[in-house]
Amino acid sequence: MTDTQITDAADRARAAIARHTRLVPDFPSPGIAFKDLTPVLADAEGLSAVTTALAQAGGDIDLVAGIDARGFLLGGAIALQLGVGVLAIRKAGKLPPPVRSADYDLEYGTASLEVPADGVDLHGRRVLVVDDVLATGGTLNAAIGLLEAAGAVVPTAVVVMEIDGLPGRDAVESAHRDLVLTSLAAG
Ligand SMILES: O=P(O)(O)OC[C@H]1O[C@H](OP(=O)(O)OP(=O)(O)O)[C@H](O)[C@@H]1O
Ligand SMILES: Nc1ncnc2[nH]cnc12
Repeated sequence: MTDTQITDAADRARAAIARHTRLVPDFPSPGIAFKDLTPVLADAEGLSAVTTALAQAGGDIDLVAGIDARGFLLGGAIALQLGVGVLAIRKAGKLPPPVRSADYDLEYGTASLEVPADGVDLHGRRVLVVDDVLATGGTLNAAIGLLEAAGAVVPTAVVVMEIDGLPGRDAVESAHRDLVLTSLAAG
């Protein structure tokens, strides 16, 4: 992969994000400016450019973990590009037991994420964590914490967009000082 190709994918991704992201005021609660990336991923060029650019930022990993729910769409496509498997980090109550759980706060409430505690050996695995949006960082920190508690190493995390004016990047980088966090756009 040449530098020109890397720049090309990130540039194409940023163009698709700028063109297709939908701003939804007061969703899911009053005062929240929701950045809906659904149309970006529904666009063939958008999906291709975004997942290629995120895969290029993934680094030396052997598993991709996508966060419920749009992280699943991204994670599968990125894992295929990198030639590794994919793990779904799910909202509470969806995975069969046994599970590891973590409660967390996000911009508009609280939630809980889970990973399997059996069936997938995470010990020593190098995992790339993927999500669509970084806002407060609560979701990403919970996901990374679950993987690390299971013995995994998380050298890299990637998101499509970080929300301006919220402390997501600081929250993640201060909690995980060696982690490289890449976002394709801010808005
Ligand atoms: O940085 P944070 O403040 O934690 O917010 C980011 C999270 O919020 C959204 O998910 P949401 O929990 O709304 O779930 P969804 O994927 O089901 O829409 C988004 O997809 C991220 O996962
Ligand atoms: N403002 C926002 N837009 C989209 N997803 C989000 N997740 C948390 N905050 C969000």
